[in-house]
Amino acid sequence: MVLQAIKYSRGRLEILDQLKLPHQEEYDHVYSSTDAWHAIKDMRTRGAPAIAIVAALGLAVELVNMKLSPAAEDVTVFVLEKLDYLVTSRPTAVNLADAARKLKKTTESAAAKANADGESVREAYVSAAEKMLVDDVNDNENIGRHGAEWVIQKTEAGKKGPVSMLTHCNTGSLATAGYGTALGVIRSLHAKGSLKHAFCSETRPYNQGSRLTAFELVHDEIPATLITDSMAAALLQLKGPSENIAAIVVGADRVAANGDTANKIGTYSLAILARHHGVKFLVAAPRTTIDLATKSGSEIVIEERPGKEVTLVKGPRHDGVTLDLAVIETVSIAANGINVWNPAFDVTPAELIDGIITEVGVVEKDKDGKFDLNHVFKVDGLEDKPSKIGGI
Ligand SMILES: CSC[C@@H](O)[C@@H](O)C(=O)COP(=O)(O)O
Repeated sequence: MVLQAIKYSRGRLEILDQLKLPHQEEYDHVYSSTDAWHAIKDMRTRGAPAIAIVAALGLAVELVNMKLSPAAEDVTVFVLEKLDYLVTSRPTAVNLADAARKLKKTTESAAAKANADGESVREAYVSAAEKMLVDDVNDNENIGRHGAEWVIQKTEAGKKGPVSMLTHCNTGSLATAGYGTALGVIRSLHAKGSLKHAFCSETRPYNQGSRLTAFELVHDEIPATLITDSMAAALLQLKGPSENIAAIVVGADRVAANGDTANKIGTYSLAILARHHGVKFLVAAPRTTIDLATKSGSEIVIEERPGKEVTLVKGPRHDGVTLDLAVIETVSIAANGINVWNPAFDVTPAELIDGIITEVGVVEKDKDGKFDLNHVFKVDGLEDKPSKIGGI
């Protein structure tokens, strides 16, 4: 059975509450842009592509179910205001701002047509939002395919035989419309029979690795092992050769024009470890995550989240033997009164990244050691021959 974080049909949107995973699979209805804003802010839905899609569809559902003004201008003003509001939910992932910008353009173009009315503007918006859901799954499958081929063909481990991979945070079906980005690469390697083992890091403080990625790996019956974040160096040192670890593959919340990449806190440390141990470090992201307007990582706004996400842990009671799903407890794991710094993301310098896997190919550095990400926006229709893109 395919894991579905987002269930949508016109006028109806449900999201899997990711705060309750892995132990409870409960869907929440999203009736409006306000519901979508809260689901994103509270991280019941999370992951850069999923955030953008839930925001876009939350507003679509609201538009479909509301009493609509017959005037195109009223509907346009409403849509533009709601999109501005949705973008304020979380700042680092660019996919949300990118989706809002594209949806605004669609809405304004529909309103500018002769004979436009409220209904035609609404239809243009809703169709464009629905297309984002479909496109994301296709893009992820292509990312998986390109990434798996690159790992098999371009890494020493890949040339030897089935590879092991380490991933961080959750970039799978739960973080996207389906299949996933970095986890999609692992899925694709597994589907080809080229995956020896997947390792996933816990991803403190919110445990997207141990709760969500581990859940997806178990669900898909992919051979996998969980480590805490602090074990990554030892993993590469002690098991790198015997497990044939080819690469660390991560997702992205925003890739700047020079390739600097904002992703879940802890990503930067993994990139440093990969370089030290001669393991490739790959970023897997759709083009909607590439932000050419942001020149380098220093311009990226890093979201800071409440300290209680570090000091408190929530989950069902476990007495050491049995899990009791009826009792959800919050446990304090830090000294009362301690100050906490909780940046949700960090920025990995492009220098430490070996390849950026997109739906149109894997971007490698040119002979000057720089990524030229402009090319990925010029290859539509040339999916299988990304000539200016390194890789496959
Ligand atoms: C395909 S998801 C890519 C990124 O969004 C992911 O790696 C990540 O950092 C998610 O952070 P989160 O805070 O859980 O939204």
